[in-house]
Amino acid sequence: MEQLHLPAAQRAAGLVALPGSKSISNRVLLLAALADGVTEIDNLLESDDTAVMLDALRKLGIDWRRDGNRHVVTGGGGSFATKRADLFVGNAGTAVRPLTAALALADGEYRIDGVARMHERPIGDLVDTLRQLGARIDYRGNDGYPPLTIGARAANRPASVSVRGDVSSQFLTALLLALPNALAAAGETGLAIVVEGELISKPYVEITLDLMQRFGVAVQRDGWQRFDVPAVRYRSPGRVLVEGDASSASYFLAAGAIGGGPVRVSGVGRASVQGDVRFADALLAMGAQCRIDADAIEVSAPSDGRLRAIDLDCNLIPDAAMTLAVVALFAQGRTCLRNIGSWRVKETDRIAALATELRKFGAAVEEGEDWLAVTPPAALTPGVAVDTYDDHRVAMCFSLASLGNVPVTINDPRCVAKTFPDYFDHFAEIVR
Ligand SMILES: O=C(O)C1=C[C@@H](OP(=O)(O)O)[C@@H](O)[C@H](O)C1
Ligand SMILES: C=C(OP(=O)(O)O)C(=O)O
Repeated sequence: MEQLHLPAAQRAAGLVALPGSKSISNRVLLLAALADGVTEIDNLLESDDTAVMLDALRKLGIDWRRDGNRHVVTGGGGSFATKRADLFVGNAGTAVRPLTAALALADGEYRIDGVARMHERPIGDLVDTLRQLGARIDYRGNDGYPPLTIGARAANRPASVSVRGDVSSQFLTALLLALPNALAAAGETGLAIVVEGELISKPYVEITLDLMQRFGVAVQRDGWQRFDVPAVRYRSPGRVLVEGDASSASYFLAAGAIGGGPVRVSGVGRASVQGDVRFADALLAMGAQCRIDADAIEVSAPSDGRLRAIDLDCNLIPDAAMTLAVVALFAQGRTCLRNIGSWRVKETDRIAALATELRKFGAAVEEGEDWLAVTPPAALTPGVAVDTYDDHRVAMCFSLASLGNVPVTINDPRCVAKTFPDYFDHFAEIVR
């Protein structure tokens, strides 16, 4: 097993230019593939999750090429040239769910699979909705989970469909992304999507709607309950600049709050479409000093040097909230992160993983079905080897523990390649 030994550190300060947002990158790639016209994409994230999307699109007959730092995608004009393909999407939720919807509403024969953990990440609610639309989808392993076989869609024209929103927002996102073109291609009229249950991770649906709009499709909606999707073909906006990744920003901003700062990240700011920029509000509530500029965020430690524990509903920031669990090691009192049930079905069971690893540092940890509470020890245990469960965020957030002036070992550090392959290089540049 590969290990990365992080030296004990006490200070963090510096500037980090963020890589592109994963959520925006994979949405823009699919939209560009579905659209009429050529899309030039700047600052696309280069990581495992985007590599599997690019690879899938190429297998589906979409022409794309790199031109320096730019990716140029020639849209398929609403259909995929390749009618039979076997796709492998690693552990990328932003690839498996939207691609399943797009392919299930197309007219070919496809197979889609991923890594072993993907076989435990739910997709049944999305498949149920696609079946309401006439999709032919079979489970090749366990019901409700990838791998899937997808056949050509049978004619079926309901005026509305329902989808569950309380397991993953990616099911709604997948339908929203795939439907406009599919409805237009089949000569159908618009369709209403009704959300059943309380929609989680809402800001990610905002990202979806914002990007659809940029590709010429406006969805009317009634709160978070009903979305009216028109039958319209996507049009390329020509050029798209991908914002920096707000979830990736969280590790550096937290380092600024723990290690003095200032730490400044560039590429996201006030105008960001990503919900995870609200991570800065959580640090503010813990006493940190934050400045949000148009295209950058800067964080320093509290003026008295003491971070305070918080009790926070984290449903709107599910990814960045993991970082708070490690910041809690440096805050006075008991930090409670609530409404995070979706953590259990992500890259790993993140509530269980964080509880286990935080305890190695001496923290008192309580966990419930959808919450986690952390009370720090008087002093962090030195020399902990953190297991990472093939979860990029577990690896990244525990790097922060080294700022407690303790050496930390990260087991299997390369799992960060899912969204941030050179994360540890950037981290080393800002800590000392
Ligand atoms: O749509 C997206 O880009 C994402 C939605 C969220 O998932 P859930 O909706 O499953 O919480 C988030 O955790 C994931 O990293 C990216
Ligand atoms: C949950 C995550 O990823 P995915 O897009 O695979 O759901 C994540 O990046 O934290």
